[in-house]
Order: sequence, then structure tokens, then C-alpha cells
Amino acid sequence: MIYEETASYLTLPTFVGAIAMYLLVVTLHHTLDAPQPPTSIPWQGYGKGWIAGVRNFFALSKGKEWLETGYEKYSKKGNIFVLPATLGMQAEVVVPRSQMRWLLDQPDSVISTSEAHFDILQGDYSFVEPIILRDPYHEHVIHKNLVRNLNAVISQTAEEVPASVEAIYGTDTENYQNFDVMESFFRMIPRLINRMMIGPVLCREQKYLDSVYSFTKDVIRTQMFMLFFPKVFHPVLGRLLGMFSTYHYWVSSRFTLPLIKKRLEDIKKKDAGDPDYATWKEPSDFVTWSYRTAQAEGRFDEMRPVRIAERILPINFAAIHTTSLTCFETITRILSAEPSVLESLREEAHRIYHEEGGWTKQGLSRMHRMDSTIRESQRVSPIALTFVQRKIIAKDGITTPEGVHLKYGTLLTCPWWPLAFDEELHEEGATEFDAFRYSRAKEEYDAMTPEEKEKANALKLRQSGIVTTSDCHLPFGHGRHACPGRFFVSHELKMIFAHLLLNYDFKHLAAKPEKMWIVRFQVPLPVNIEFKRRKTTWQPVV
Ligand code: HEM
Repeated sequence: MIYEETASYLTLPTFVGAIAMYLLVVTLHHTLDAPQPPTSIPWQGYGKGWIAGVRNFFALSKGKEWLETGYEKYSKKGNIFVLPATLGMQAEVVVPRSQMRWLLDQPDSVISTSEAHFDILQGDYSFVEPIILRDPYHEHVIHKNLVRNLNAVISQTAEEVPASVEAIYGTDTENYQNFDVMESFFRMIPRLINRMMIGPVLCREQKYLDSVYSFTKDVIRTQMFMLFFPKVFHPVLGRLLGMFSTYHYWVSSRFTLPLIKKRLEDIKKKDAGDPDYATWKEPSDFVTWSYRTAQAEGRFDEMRPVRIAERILPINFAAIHTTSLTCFETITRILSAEPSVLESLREEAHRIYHEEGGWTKQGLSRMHRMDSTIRESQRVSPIALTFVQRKIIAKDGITTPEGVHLKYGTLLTCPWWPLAFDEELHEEGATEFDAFRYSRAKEEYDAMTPEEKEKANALKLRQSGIVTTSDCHLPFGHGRHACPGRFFVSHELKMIFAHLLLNYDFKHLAAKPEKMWIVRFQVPLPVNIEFKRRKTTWQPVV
């Protein structure tokens, strides 16, 4: 009897009603809970009231349209506007290009990058311990060490690229194979980034690589799931979801901890003048950089092996998906462009490799066509609508140059998607992919006489490379918190593509890959490419 009564409530309408009620509660909770931008400034979406808030919350596919309209109506006139909260994402105040300098000049104690990242990435739960994102010392280590150790990093990466590519793309010279492009890079990139992080032994250990890759997926899962639940559930849900990343950290640490402990022992013996270590040279990788930086700065907590092992994972998180997506965009753009683009890139890679006798920093910096192709692929395929997220952490808030007061906790951001395609900011054809957009002028410059070079604007040319960020080129962010990994990525990607294009044949891609927008992110749909190992490395036709 009781069973029958219960069953009578479990009808489709009651189930749908319960879900609708739950979502309504979640929406209202998010709306009331998050710091709200002022209603005195323009809001995109359905408006500012309660009902509009509910409609905005469910408008999963509207973000792009709202941003484009806001950009045209307000950003171009130098005004801020609000991109409303969708799902559990916080409303963002979109800062126009004309106010970007003001935004980036604010001290970290007023407008914070790390606090914005902490909130967005659920720093309380996703990275094993909250301190990892609360005090992102690993970012400081990368900022401080990567560029100054670039020569060593490039030669290690050059050593690792051929085997990393072959491990995925194989050596079959007879038959074309068919592969999911994104998957191929998700398998290749962890090895290359971990060569820089922890050296040649572990970067080839598949179980270790699986654990770090799984960790990055755990973080994304936690971040996504939490959007659907009000903050009151976060402590329980976050801890449950965080167990996955803690587990994968634990698996990775079984590989990393012994190596880190041994490295620190070696360094200490070397420092103590142990004669056995007279010729020992400390490897230049993230482990050594972390220890040495912490030692120089008296950060004893950061010299502990466990802490160094924990910090390896957020760097993997920052690197794996971003680099794989960029590789995906670049190769699919090359293969769907005119075949002459592929041939031209091959010619450049072959020429420079032979002129330099291998991959050097100097040679890679002369690969203008490849540099341009990667930069242009990033421009025409923004991963997200907005970049440069910052959170106001000054307790009293802050007043913008146009006199609007924004309170503590407000999220600020910059409009990347519309900037990327603005015809007024880029040379003609801004909506089209033009592989050599940034390299034509550089090649012309290289061919000039010294007198002609003196008259040319070399600075402008140098400012159009992959690593150069600006207020209208944001794939690596902008300002002092712009991605420090880009100095590694730019060389890594050139070596990967040079190796792929010189050693493999590819079938032309008939159509450009399809994309889908999920809230504020652009996600490519799966694409397969057909390729075959060449019997001999590509040679120019004489
Ligand atoms: C193509 C690949 C990559 C892309 C597109 C990318 C993009 C970004 C973006 C958009 C930011 C935020 C910048 C801002 O808010 O102004 C960022 C930050 C960061 N990235 Fe990357 N990244 C890539 C690869 C890497 C790699 C390989 C590393 C590590 C070696 C790395 C380490 C970092 C770090 C540590 C930060 C935080 C910087 C800070 O807040 O001071 N990234 N990245």
C-alpha cells in the first residue's frame, strides 16, 4: 500500500517539476550569492531583474551573441558592460580595450589574477590542497626560470620530439592511418611538458603520464560539476570530487617523489662540496628550479619534496589542454588550407633545420611562416569568449576610469572573441584564416639590404610573433600575468609541426572542423586525419 502511494508520486510531470524547482533554487541562490556588478552599467542578456536572472542562467548558447553585441555597443565606445551569469558562472564585467592598461596596471593586492583562478578552478577542492592555488608558487617558479633556461629546455625538447611524435603517429610507410587529431595531441603533449618538468626518465613512463593527464581531467570535471550546485553543497560535493584528483596526485607522486628526493640529496651533496659530485651538473628542470628558487627566497615550505611533487600537477593542468587545443587548431588549419601552405611550411622547416644543423633557439626564431601559422590559428579559433580574468580583492572595491564603482569580489575580464575578428584592428580579411598573415613582412625584411632594414619598422615586425601579447591579441592573456609557458610552447610547437610535416604525408581535409560553444568556451568536435609515414624525409624538388 505504501509502495503504491509512493509510486503514484513518481510520475513524469512530478519528476520534471522537481528538476525545474531545483534549477530555480540553484539559479536564485547563485544570483543572490555571487557579488553583483552595479545595475547602473549596461547588462547584456535578458536584463537585470530576478526573472531575467533565471533566463540568463539557462541561456547556454547565448554568450557569444551577448558578447558581440556588447562589444559593438559599449566596448568600442570605451565603456564597460556586464556579461550576465550563465549556469553557475559568475557575471563578468567586460573591460574595453581602452581601459585594459588601467586594469593590468592595478597591483595584485587590488585586482588579483590568482584569486580569480582560485574561484574559477575551485581551488578549495581541485588541487589536493587549497594552498596550491591560494599561493601559486609554481607560477612564480615558471615566471622566474623558464626564459633564463630556454636554451637547455629547447635542446631537451628537441631530443624528445621525434620519439614523442613517432610513439603516436607510428612508422608505417605503406598504409594511411586514420586518427582522432585531438586524442593524438592529448597523448603526445604530456610527455613533452613533463620532459621540462621532471626529466627524461619519467616523461617516458606511461603510467605516470596517465596519472597527470587524468588529474587534469579531474580538475575540469570538478569545475564543471560544481557549476550545477549552490555553494551550500560545495564543501561536500567538492571533497567528493576532489578525491579523484587526490588519487591521481597520489599515483603520480609514487613516481615523482623518489626522483625529487634523490635530486635534492644530490643538490645538497654538491653544495656541501662532496668530491663525488665534482662533475655532477644539476638538471635544468622544474624540480631543480623549484628547489633553487625556494632556497634563494627562504621559502622552506616550498623546498619540501611533497610540495614540489604537488606543484607539478597545476603546471600540467595549465599546459596540457591549452597546448593540445592549439596543436589541434594549427594542424587542422594547415590541412584544410591551400596545399601550397603545407609545402611552404615544409620548405621553411627543411631549410632552417639544415642551415642550423638541428633545432636551435636562433633557428626556431627564424621560422616566420610556422610562427605566423600558429599565431593565426590561435587568432581565428579563440578557446574562450573572454580572457584575462581578474577579481577585485580590495575590500572597498575600486572605481574604474569611467567612474563606476565595482565592489569586492567582482570579476573583470576582456573580450577576446570580438577583438580577434575586429576588421579595424587586423589587416584585411580578419574573419579569414591567412596562414602567412604575420610572416610575409618578416620575410621581406629578412631579404632587405642593411640600408633598407634601417628604414623599416623592425620593432613592429618583432611584435607580431606567437609570444607577443597585446590589447588586441589575447590567446596567452596580457600583462604581467600573461602565460609564462608561451616561451616554451612557441618552440615546442614549431619542432612538433616541423617533425610531423617533414616526416609524414597527410591527406587534405575537405572541410574546416566544426565547433560548438558551451557557455563561454569553444569546443572542437572530433576530427580524424589520414596520414602515413614518409619513406624518406621531405626534400625540396630541385
Ligand atoms: C598553447 C598553450 C597555452 C595557452 C594557449 C595558454 C594560455 C594561458 C592563458 C590565457 C593564461 C592566463 C593569462 C592571463 O590571465 O593574463 C595562462 C596562464 C598561465 N600559463 Fe599558460 N597557456 C599555454 C601553455 C602553458 C604552458 C606550457 C605552461 C607551463 C610551462 C603554462 C603556464 C601558465 C602559468 C603558470 C600561468 C599563470 C600565470 C600567472 O597567473 O602569472 N601555460 N596561460
